[in-house]
Amino acid sequence: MNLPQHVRLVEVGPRDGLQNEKQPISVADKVRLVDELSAAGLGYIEVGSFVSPKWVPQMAGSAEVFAQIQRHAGVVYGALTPNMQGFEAAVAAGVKEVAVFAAASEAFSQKNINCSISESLQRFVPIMDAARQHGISVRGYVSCVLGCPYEGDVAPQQVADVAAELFAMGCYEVSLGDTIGTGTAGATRRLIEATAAKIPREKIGGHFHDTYGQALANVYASLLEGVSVFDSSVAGLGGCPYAKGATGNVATEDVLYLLNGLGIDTGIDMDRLIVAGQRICDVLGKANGSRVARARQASR
Ligand SMILES: CC(C)(COP(=O)([O-])OP(=O)([O-])OC[C@H]1O[C@@H](n2cnc3c(N)ncnc32)[C@H](O)[C@@H]1OP(=O)([O-])[O-])[C@@H](O)C(=O)NCCC(=O)NCCSC(=O)C[C@@](C)(O)CC(=O)[O-]
Repeated sequence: MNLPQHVRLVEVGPRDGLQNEKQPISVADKVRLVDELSAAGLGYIEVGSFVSPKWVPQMAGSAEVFAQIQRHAGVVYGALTPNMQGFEAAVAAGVKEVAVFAAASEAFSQKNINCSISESLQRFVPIMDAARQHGISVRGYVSCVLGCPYEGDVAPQQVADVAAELFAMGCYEVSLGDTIGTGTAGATRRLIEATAAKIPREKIGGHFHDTYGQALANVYASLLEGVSVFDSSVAGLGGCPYAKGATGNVATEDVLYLLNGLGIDTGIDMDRLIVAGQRICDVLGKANGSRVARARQASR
């Protein structure tokens, strides 16, 4: 077994986890979540999105959240920016790292960001230029890497091509999103192989939604392929507004439990993480989506 020695978790709960919630969530609750996550030892937290409030109303208060969080040295606080308007709003909010997001499926690209894949990549070029001028790092996402809610199967080569374009334009890392959570461990390994033929393996991130209960298996399959960066969402919160029925990301607590069991240290405090996850679930009036959190709570 040839597993990575170090794994980095990208906590997407405050963004991916909350973006699909229909009920209002106060800025104070979002800020508290981010602060509790940084206190638990997460080194990267995706705080919000600078997208159209008509498209994703829940992310409308992202600038206020950025203004109120306690920023800790060494913690990256990221945000999604689909276009220059979003990038400029992010810069005004003091964001130091952004993410651009493309898709491997044309239909999803249209539904999610209202343009084709190639138009989206063109939109990112000025963002990359402006980011360089501001000293802002840019992460890339590709959605629908293991299936599309509108087109069905997606060929690994299609994903690899989009990932390669994002990497070539200057994204320091490309996160591969199984948006609808249909991927399996076998398909994940084939996907990583195809993508690693185009960009360095250590620049690939895994972003697995758990709709079919396969996310943790897909994380493990990716680890076996040498992937060492995973996006996860505390308490398994989330879903995508443009992927009906898709559930949240793999729960951060569950990934941490897996990594701890493999002897891979992340510096994250499980107890504090569970408290953060449960608190936001209480705010939302939702059951906790982390199996580990539920098991720990039941055993107390
Ligand atoms: C990309 C657009 C804006 C195109 O939307 P559009 O309607 O084509 O944009 P437009 O440029 O024609 O502008 C229309 C209106 O939107 C405004 N606008 C334009 N841009 C912005 C902006 N940045 N911030 C705020 N407002 C903006 C603009 O000012 C204008 O306002 P109006 O004049 O009508 O009042 C829209 O489609 C959008 O916001 N989409 C967001 C979709 C989204 O956030 N999806 C969820 C995140 S992706 C995801 O979850 C997947 C991921 C990353 O987690 C990985 C995975 O699991 O696969």
